[in-house]
Formats: sequence, structure tokens, C-alpha cells
Amino acid sequence: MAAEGAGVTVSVDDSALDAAAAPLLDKLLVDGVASKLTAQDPTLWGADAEPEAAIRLAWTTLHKTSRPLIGEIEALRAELRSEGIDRVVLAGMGGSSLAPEVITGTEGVALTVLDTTDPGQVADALAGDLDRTVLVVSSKSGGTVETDSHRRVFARAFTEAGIDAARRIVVVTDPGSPLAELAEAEGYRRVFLADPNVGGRYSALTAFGLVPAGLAGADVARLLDQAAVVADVLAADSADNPALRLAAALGAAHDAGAEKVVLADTGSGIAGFGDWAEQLIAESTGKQGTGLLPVVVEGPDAPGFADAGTDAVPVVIGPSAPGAKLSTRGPLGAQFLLWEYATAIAGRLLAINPFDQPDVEAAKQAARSLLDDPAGLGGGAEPATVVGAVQVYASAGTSGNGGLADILREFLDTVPADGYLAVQAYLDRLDDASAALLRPELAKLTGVQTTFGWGPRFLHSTGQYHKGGHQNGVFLQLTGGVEEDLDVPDRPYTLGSLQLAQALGDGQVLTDRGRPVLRLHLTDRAAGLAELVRAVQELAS
Ligand SMILES: O=P(O)(O)OC[C@H]1O[C@](O)(CO)[C@@H](O)[C@@H]1O
Repeated sequence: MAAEGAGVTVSVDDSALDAAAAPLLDKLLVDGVASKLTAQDPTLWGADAEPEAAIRLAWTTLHKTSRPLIGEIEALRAELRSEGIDRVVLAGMGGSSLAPEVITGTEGVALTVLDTTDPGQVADALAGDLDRTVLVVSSKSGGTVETDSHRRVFARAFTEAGIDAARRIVVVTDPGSPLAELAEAEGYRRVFLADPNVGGRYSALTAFGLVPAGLAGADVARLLDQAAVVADVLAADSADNPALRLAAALGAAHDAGAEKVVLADTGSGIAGFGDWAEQLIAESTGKQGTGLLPVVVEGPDAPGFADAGTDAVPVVIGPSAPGAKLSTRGPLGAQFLLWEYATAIAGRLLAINPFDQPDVEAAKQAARSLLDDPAGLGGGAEPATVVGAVQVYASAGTSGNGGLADILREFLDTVPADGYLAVQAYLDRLDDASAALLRPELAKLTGVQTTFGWGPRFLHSTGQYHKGGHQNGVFLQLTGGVEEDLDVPDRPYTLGSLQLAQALGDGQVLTDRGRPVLRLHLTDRAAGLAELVRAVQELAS
């Protein structure tokens, strides 16, 4: 059954799921949820959520309210280009970088995204042509440690290159944030103040999505046009509303035990939509022991998609494919708004507040404590064992004994049949890109849903779900040796120590909550990854 609005389509390709969703859809219609959401009614998620919802719903009208930004972005871009500045580096985590990355990737426009603390990856961005570079520092709160660190290292690099750093830094933040104050004090070139009544993961069509993408050269006016075309359809209390259909289907799937949403692209023409949707779905719904776990896979033929079990619902972005139970089609601006509506409405069906992220702070605190006590950064205990370039740090429940294949087998056996395995690679997502190949291999080997995330990027996405959602995850952390570290100006830590503290901090929080965690530290990254792949192959044979 397809629900087709102007510019966007949702098909429920599984008749059992469609039937199960019908009563939920009816209830959403009776309750007038679509129109109330569009009118920014904060009561839709219950009394506890109301105060937060009251300051988080302005995204429903951004296709109108963001219009004035377009001219401002174009003017700044023209000004920068007239000075020969045409390379845009974006420092921002989660909602402050995922949308611009998708927008520019879709248009084939170059944008260097820094959402990492990996020293090698940051050093590579610093090694680009600084004479032509503008740094966009995006942070809603203005206090995110990764983003602040990028600002510091770039400001120093500009100065050392004889460039006036203040003229090369553009800020996107909320009014009154510490970053807004700092930008004023430092005289940064331009500050775009975003609408504070939109949360980070719903901010694709605010200054957070539009400024970096537009400065890089993407056609951001077109995005707003695409959203405007579908806005009325998504606001309608109609059985043909694609967002209501999508939300009802996801809610029905969850009720039936399919709490994982496997996302594959089938030629949508959008680059990396799954990574953006992952944060939206995981941070919005993964809390109070419930939620939807997004599992972004390589395509509809990837392990975990067509062979998904009853604990997962396979969804495609683009034309339907064998095994898909749901598909969503439409241009990027329309899909942003569709998924925002559907996720907020699914939050109502799951009876949670889709606008907070209560469990993200725990890992941040643990990382801070480790940075305050650098002795803890030694990795705490000695490795249980060392196999070639791989040091093994096992948490309770796994012995860490034997060869790498034995250790992995023992660890993977701890994943419950209806659980999931999360591979968390605190590595360089460009130079160590091959680590991502572990996801399909491990999914095939274990037969359980398997996610892959780059650390610390995923901490601002699935990290919320890991700690707040269904507690059936098992976590394989990969950390790596650092060849050349970067100190963070006027801070008592280096990027390398921050990255390790983030891994150990999150690992500690997960362990404290009874989740199995195995950390493999690759003293030589390439050799360690190769050994790991060999161990997985050995288990598969
Ligand atoms: O824009 P900020 O405040 O730097 O936050 C970045 C990201 O961190 C989180 O607040 C929490 O992980 C996300 O929700 C957000 O998108």
C-alpha cells in the first residue's frame, strides 16, 4: 500500500505489516496528530515531555522561516570567493554536521567534515590549502568538546600560516551560547544564530544544515523548495499522509518485536541519507529501555537486509527491492521533513520524548573524568592478551584468552539471538575506511543485526540508543595507535588522549550497565585490521 503526496512516497510493501499498522494509523488520525504537530502542539508526547517539546518544534515550518538565510549565505559565499577562499571545512558533531554532509555529498560538492577526534584525520584536514580555507564551527550548545578542539587547532594553524584566524572562522550556534559569546569576543568573521526552538537532529533545514552546505556551493534554496512541496501533505490528518503511514508501520513493527530498522539505499540519488536518519531515529527513540535501532547497511543485498529476522524491519530509501517491507522515495528536502515527522510521531507511539537525549551525557562525563586522571588513559588494566598488532581488553564475561579468532568467538557468543552487535571504530574514517568492511562480515558470521559506527561520531547518534534503548547490545570497540598526536591549544589534552578517553569512557558506561564490551587496540592500525579480518574469515570457514 503506497501513500503518495506531492514529491514524496511511502510504500508499505508487506501486507502483514500494513494490516498491523492500520489501527495505529486510525488512532493517529482520530487524535489529529499530523495537524497538531504542524501547529507545534507540545502536548503530543505527554506531560513529562511537554516542557522540552515546547521549545523543539519549530522545524515544521523551516521551509518558510529559513528563506531569509539563503541570500545571506550566497552573499558570504561570494565575498569569500572574491578573496580566493573556496575550501570549506566544517567542525560539528551529530546534528551539526550530518545534514550538510548528506546535502553536499548528494550534489557532489566538496566539504571537509570534521566530526572526529582522530589526530590523523584532523591533521589531514589541516594539511589542505589553508590559504583557501574557511572553517565553519557549528555547535548548537556551543560547548561540544570535539568542535571546540577543532576550532582551537585550526585557529592556531591559521595563525602559524600568517593568516588572520578571525577572518577565516564562521560560526553557527544558538543565541546566547558560550560559542556565540566567544565569537563576538574574538571578532570571528560571521555568526549565524540558529533558531533555538529546533533540536540538533531536526536542524537540517536551519542554519546548521544550510550555512556549511551553501557556503560549499550546494543549492540550498532547492532543498527548501523540496520541503515546501511536501509540507501540506505531511501536515494533513489523512490516511494518505506518508509520514503517518511510515510512523504507524514503524510503530507496528516495534510492537511485533521488530525494534531494528535496517536502512538500505536502492538508488535514491541521495548520498548517505542513512547516516543522517540514523542519528534522528536513534537519539530520538532510544531511551527508557525502548526505541528503534537504525542499522545502516551497504545495500539491499547486504547481510542483515533481505535475510533480516523477526527482530528487524528492512526499509529502503529509493525504489523498493526484494526483502523490503517499507520504502520511502522523494528528493532530499522532502525526505528530511518526512523522516522528521515520522520519527516524532513514532516517538508518540513508543510513549517516549523524542526531543531529549538523556543518556548521552553519561559517556561525556566518563571521558571528562578520564582526562582529569590521565593515569586511567593507560587503558586501565594491562591487556588480557596481545596477538600481533592487536591488544585485547576484555570486559567481564569474556576471558580474552586464546588466539584472536577464539577471543572473537567467545565474545560473539554473548550476543543474544534477538540482540545486536555494535562495532565502534575510534579510527580515521578516511585512512582506516576498510574497518567498515567488518560490518557485513560480522553480520554474516553472527546472523544478528550488526551496526558500524565511527567513534566519537556515533556517540552523538546511536550512542544514545546503546545506553538508553533496548538493552540487548554487545559492543566491539576498536581503538588505534597514534603516530603523530595533536595537542589542543590551551587544553590539558591531545586529540589522541581525548579520542581514547571517549572510547574508554563509553566502554565504562556500557560495562557498568551490564553490557559486554571487547576492546581491541590496534597498535599498528593496518596490520591490526588485517589480523582482525583474518580472524573473522577463520571463524567463517
Ligand atoms: O550542536 P552541538 O550542541 O555541538 O551538539 C552536537 C550533537 O551532540 C548532541 O547534543 C548529543 O550527542 C546531539 O544531539 C547533537 O546533534
